[in-house]
Amino acid sequence: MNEARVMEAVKIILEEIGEDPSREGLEDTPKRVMKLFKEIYEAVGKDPKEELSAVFEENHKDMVLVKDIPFYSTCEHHLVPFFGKAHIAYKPNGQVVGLSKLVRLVENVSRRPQVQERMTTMIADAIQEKLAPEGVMVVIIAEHLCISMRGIKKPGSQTTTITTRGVFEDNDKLQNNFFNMLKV
Ligand SMILES: Nc1nc2c(ncn2[C@@H]2O[C@H](COP(=O)(O)OP(=O)(O)OP(=O)(O)O)[C@@H](O)[C@H]2O)c(=O)[nH]1
Ligand SMILES: [Zn+2]
Repeated sequence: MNEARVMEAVKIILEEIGEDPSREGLEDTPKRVMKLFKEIYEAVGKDPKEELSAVFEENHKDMVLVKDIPFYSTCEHHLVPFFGKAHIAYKPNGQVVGLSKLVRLVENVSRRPQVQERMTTMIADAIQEKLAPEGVMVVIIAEHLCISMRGIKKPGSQTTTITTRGVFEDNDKLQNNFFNMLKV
């Protein structure tokens, strides 16, 4: 990232909204926003599968579920946050992955301009490709600030996206097990 160009762009935006970028409260803002962008967009161009680094041989055939993984991402249409919780389940097929790596995977797909559907799919596909499990299911429930604080202005509305792969596809029993576990 060209830091100077980003800072100049932020300064221009401040000027164009009628602000004085040289006043005390704003003089360091271009630098702060540049650092913020570095942080929240750090995964642009990175392969999510790289997060799934700790894979172990393990003969556990039943569902593994990691739920309530909090995340903050950025809507690619408006560059404002959407945030919520991700829930990931998979049915291993000889290999399991370090649990923290699933959380890192959520972090990876969050830290880029994103839409919720693609985020959900990217998580499922990374697990499916890296672990070759019997199946995977990902549910994300989120609130979009572009709906809450601007435009249609409806705070509190939540969007749920679901991706299934392998044995979870069109399998009501497995999907219901997943949803029941979310209630526990
Ligand atoms: N499918 C999907 N849509 C999203 C997501 N985040 C934001 N959006 C929507 O992207 C759409 C962009 O619509 P546009 O008409 O191009 O933009 P806009 O004029 O700012 O739209 P409004 O938000 O309706 O004011 C809006 O309907 C947003 O609600 C997301 O993760 N998934
Ligand atoms: Zn948006």
